Amino acid sequence: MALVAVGQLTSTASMAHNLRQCQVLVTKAVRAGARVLFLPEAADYIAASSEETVALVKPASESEFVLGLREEARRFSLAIHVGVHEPGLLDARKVRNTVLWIDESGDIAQRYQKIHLFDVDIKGGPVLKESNSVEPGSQILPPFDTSLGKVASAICFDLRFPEISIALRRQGADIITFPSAFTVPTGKAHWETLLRARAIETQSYVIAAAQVGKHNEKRVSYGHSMIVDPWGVVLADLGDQNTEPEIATAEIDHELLSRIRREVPLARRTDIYPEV
Ligand SMILES: O=C(O)CNC(=O)[C@H](CS)NC(=O)CCC(=O)C(=O)O
Repeated sequence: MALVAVGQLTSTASMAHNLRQCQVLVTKAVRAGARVLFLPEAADYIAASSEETVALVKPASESEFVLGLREEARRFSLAIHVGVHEPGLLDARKVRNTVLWIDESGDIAQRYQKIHLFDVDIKGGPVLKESNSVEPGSQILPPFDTSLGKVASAICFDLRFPEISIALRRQGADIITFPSAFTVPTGKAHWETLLRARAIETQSYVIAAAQVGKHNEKRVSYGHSMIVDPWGVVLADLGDQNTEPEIATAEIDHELLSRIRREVPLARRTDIYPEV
């Protein structure tokens, strides 16, 4: 068994402020005895416009936010999974929406770049065009070995595309993570259902750290950071509290993973539909 923590915060456009909030989450995770801390999408900053998103970006090697978290990871031998922005690779006027696995030595060991971008225009709800400022990723990151087992990363809106989760499971994932910043209306309608569906259909743990509360005059996030077990049981839910950065923890149980996969084998009929 291994204890993991999800951390919930309200990132603003100030990287220094957001780093301090994440340092509080690190302290709480270490006190709780967690082996890994999962932080939300865009933990480094949430800006009020596409222009500001692009203006604030720094390479990980120069980002006070990333360097600060790497230092925390090393100091406490705590692995940290965190969503950040990085400069575009193909288009310098855009950023990448990435998640980093910072290992117990403080090194960036894995990186995934969000492949599905959130371009929506919901009547009476949010209008967001992520592709204005973000360059989409073009590959799935194969699940990687950690002290928790095989971890797989996807980001926020990727949650709505079951193919990526099914592919990650086929590639060996035990835990699928969705660092997120869900909007309030879509969160209310879909968040828990989607997370539980991904956990049930992949028979894997789903860990989803989420942004919460008001980031600026235009953006509010739903919160409800969750840990779901491979049977679909919600082990932790941080709700919409945002008075201070908060964590929730749960145990990763490999016996439960093997038992569920053994008891209910999901043998796919790839002779009838394509394998993903
Ligand atoms: O803007 C940033 O800097 C960080 N990125 C985000 O917050 C992204 C793009 S706007 N949010 C989502 O994908 C929400 C998805 C969602 O709410 C849903 O699928 O319903």
